[in-house]
Amino acid sequence: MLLEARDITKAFGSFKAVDAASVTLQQGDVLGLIGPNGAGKSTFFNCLTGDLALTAGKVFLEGHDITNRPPEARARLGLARTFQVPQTFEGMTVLENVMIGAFLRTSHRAEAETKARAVLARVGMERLADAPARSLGTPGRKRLEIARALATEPRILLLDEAMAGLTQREVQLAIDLVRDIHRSGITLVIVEHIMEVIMSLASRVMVFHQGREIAHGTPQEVTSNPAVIAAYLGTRAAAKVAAGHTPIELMGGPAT
Ligand SMILES: Nc1ncnc2c1ncn2[C@@H]1O[C@H](COP(=O)(O)OP(=O)(O)OP(=O)(O)O)[C@@H](O)[C@H]1O
Repeated sequence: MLLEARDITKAFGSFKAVDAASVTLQQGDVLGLIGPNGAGKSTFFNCLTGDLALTAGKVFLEGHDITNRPPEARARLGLARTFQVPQTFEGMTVLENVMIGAFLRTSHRAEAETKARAVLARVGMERLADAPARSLGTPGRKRLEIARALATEPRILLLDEAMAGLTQREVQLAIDLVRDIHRSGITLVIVEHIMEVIMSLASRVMVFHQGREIAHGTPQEVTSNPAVIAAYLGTRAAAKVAAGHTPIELMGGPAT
């Protein structure tokens, strides 16, 4: 087993944003984390990356307890992440931004540059290498965020709403990129509101509601689960599903 989160609880004061959630990740998985706004997805995700300290529970990477390891140490062990709001260094070029990721594995500037250029080619941004990061729009920033994470040479990549704010066409291109990344052998965890992304990419989906896991299964299984539909849309919509509407259509995904 590559990654295991066991009984993760994260409380803010007396409020449990995540309440005893567990998940396992095998090499090659694409795990989708979904749920309505405020369900606890980002909090759970940040517990996996080490950006939040747990109230209770444990995180294991290949059987080693990493619960108390900071994000940098986890990155060195092969766990990389992107941020919902891209953490771009505005005053630097695109290439320099990606080199920051590469410097995790090397202290030599020339080697970091070579690696960063290779990653930029891989994500289709080589022509933008010398552009200032501040000149990028949303799709470019989201892609740059992925490039910087790839430059750390991860085994697991955690994507936090990497496609939010993109047009339909840009989402398609981003799905292609993520599929490529997966094919290269990287295991993925994806937090995403766009159901099309989850349906296209995830092999397994974990559904959060009010800090708890309410369903787990294939995309098809969870999106036709009445508890999931009710959590997203309320019981009235769940009744519509029962009356024959397709659940994905009701969740805002592609009409099937
Ligand atoms: N630092 C914090 N302090 C207090 N409460 C917080 C904090 N971070 C998150 N919460 C609360 O925890 C709950 C879960 O938030 P979280 O951001 O994990 O949900 P989410 O499923 O990612 O939602 P969204 O899809 O809107 O990003 C929410 O009620 C949120 O207000």
